[in-house]
Amino acid sequence: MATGRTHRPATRSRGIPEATVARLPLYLRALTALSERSVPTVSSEELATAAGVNSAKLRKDFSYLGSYGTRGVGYDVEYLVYQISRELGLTQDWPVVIVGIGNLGAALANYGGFASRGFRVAALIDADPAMAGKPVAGIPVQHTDELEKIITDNGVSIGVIATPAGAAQQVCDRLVAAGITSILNFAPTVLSVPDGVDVRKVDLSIELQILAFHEQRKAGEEVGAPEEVAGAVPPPPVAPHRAPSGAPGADSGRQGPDGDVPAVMPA
Ligand SMILES: NC(=O)c1ccc[n+]([C@@H]2O[C@H](COP(=O)([O-])OP(=O)(O)OC[C@H]3O[C@@H](n4cnc5c(N)ncnc54)[C@H](O)[C@@H]3O)[C@@H](O)[C@H]2O)c1
Repeated sequence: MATGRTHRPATRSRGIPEATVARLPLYLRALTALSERSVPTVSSEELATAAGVNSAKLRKDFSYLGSYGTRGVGYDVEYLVYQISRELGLTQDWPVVIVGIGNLGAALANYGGFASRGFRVAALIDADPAMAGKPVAGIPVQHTDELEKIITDNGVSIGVIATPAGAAQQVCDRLVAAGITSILNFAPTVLSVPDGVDVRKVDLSIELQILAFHEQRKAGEEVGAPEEVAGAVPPPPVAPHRAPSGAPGADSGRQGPDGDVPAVMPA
């Protein structure tokens, strides 16, 4: 297996920067909520607040979509939902396979929110022979022996890994060899993939560690800075655990007005 991650250019096709692409789902989530409340139009300020993004950045992002809104009226909610969905490739169905149907894999399979966003769970795969044939979320679990055939038969291009860390690379290699080009990895390990394969990593414990860092800071601020004692040995510096460089919000450290510190980070 070739090593090295996909290094995407800072801009995608049609000149949309990666940072803008990373914010499009935030706009879409806010717009979908407005659409569900039958709100016809929204100003850039209102939408920016709902999405947790700076309004100047929002206007710049939308200019890449060719969407400028109407002065005094704002943006047409339904049209923007369509435009962003189309840009994100959500106007088509994406069959997804989940590998590792334990606590997490079963929870993901049971989550109804994927289908409404165009992601259909096409198959569930696990290495445990005792699970084969057992339904989870109404879908029978299939054994890993069938992995390649399942992917080919279902035309799957997105794989979700929810196996223990020790199995993740091997599962990843098989998924890639079977033709998968996008992987969402929940296992706490860094995956090596060949060029052309995108990996996104979700690690909630990293998010909690960042919150713990800020909690510790806040607690320190409440107590007040300790007075310097002559001759006292200073405590060792504590390295803040930040998002890796390149991750959205990596430089901001905490959720700021731009709201670009999502739980999903590049692997
Ligand atoms: N990213 C996050 O925020 C987050 C949160 C929770 C758990 N996790 C991680 O998700 C993974 C799963 O956690 P869990 O609690 O569901 O574990 P679990 O033990 O309940 O389930 C793991 C499943 O993977 C299966 N499996 C093992 N090796 C396999 C292989 N080679 N091919 C296919 N299936 C295989 C097992 O049979 C089992 O059903 C772990 O790596 C865990 O650390 C991540």
